[in-house]
Amino acid sequence: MSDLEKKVKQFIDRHKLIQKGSSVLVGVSGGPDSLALLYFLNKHKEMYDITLTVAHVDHMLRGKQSFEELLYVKNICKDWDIPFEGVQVNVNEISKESSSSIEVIAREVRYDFFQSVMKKRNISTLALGHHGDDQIETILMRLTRGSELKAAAGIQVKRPFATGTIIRPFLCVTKSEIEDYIKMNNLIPVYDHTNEEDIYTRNRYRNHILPFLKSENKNVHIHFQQFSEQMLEDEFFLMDLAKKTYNKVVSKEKNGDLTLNLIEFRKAPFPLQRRCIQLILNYLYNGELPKDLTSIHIDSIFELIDKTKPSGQIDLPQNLKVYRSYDLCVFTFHVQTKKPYFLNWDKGKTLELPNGRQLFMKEGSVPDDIGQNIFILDENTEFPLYVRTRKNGDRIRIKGVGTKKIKSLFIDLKIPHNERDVWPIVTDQEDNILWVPGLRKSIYEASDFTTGEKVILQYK
Ligand SMILES: Nc1ncnc2c1ncn2[C@@H]1O[C@H](COP(=O)(O)OP(=O)(O)OP(=O)(O)O)[C@@H](O)[C@H]1O
Repeated sequence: MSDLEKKVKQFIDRHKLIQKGSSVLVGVSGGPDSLALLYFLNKHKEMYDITLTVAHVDHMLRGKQSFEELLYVKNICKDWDIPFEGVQVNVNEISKESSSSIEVIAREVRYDFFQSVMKKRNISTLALGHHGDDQIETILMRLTRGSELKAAAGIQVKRPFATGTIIRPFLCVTKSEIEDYIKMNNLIPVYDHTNEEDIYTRNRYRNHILPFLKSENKNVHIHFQQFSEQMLEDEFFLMDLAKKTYNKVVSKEKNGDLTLNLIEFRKAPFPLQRRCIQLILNYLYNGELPKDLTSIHIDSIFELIDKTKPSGQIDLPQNLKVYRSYDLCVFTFHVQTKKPYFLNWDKGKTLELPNGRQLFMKEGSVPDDIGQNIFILDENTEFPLYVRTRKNGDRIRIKGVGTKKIKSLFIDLKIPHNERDVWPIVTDQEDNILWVPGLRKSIYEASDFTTGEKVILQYK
């Protein structure tokens, strides 16, 4: 075995990358890295007891040349007796209808194709040719651009993909070790010369930063790889804990809003709080954080939570709003209706309220358990009743208390500011407040529940 092969074998064993008896799909562009990887796996297929298939995607970006590459890879597979799956996809065309970059689309197209081949041929493992220099470039690029910790920790050696796993056995070796291996084995890869041009960000790191790092320490890739593996281990561990915290402190409302219980949230250590906010945002943005969401936004969420003032509001990209009110924080895409309303509530009618709740009215016997969500009407009450939003100076007469300002009621019960303007208030025809559904009842509720049928109001 050559030096490279010994290193790669050790790496595969240490990370348990290959299961004996499995089938492996190798993504082969035709370039040196993936060709070397294919050569290595093919040479050792008996040792690993694996069967190989190759997948190649022609992105149709370099005219005839890229199709020739497809044929070239196909031919190698024929010579080496490996099943080949290839596809041509016009990435340029797709990019015209999309806002994503060509690189992003090419990547999506590739992974979709890999997935479809794995499904068709019942293959569980996808092997890709990323190497140690790719790892250094990736980490530095992501740190420089700014990204969440998991991404900044680099390329994963092994990660779930579709119904199987992606493995990257060459992360332990450098580009130049691969080049030596290619020469030693008389392999002839195709070279994509755009890989050398400074127009691509990655190439600038490759051409300018990597030579410097390697001149400082020729084994720099080993240290970046160790750093990546340890960071990812820590990150997965902390994320697991953060998910438990999330389940305790975040509740999902019917309309999709998320409410954060700040009392519980503050009990968690800060690294978990930070990840919990990340989980909230990932959920609300459907796993794709907007490009204009910055660390300044995250800081402002924490400011809102920490602030000594009990309430406030901030705006995040794509109209996501965060409202803080006392010990609750609501993350919502919904525009809060602040318009006052005044509704007639006739006998037997159900009212749909602007806050997404309902008011029901029915006749019957009084239920055993009546809390603040049920109000029993006095027999003398005339219909219709009225349901409206609060007005300045509103007061409710409460048994044993006297009158209380609705404003103080909201404050005492810590009702979030954004909910106060749409909270229903039920009055009689003289505008006496009978009931603030869900919160308090007035002295105007029937005092005797024992005789006959009653009109029962219910807030749901
Ligand atoms: N067009 C493609 N078809 C199939 N697999 C691909 C293709 N492009 C990339 N891959 C796979 O993804 C890996 C990483 O791709 P990336 O673009 O980062 O590297 P690359 O410079 O294309 O590598 P290589 O030297 O193998 O060409 C490759 O090593 C290969 O396994």
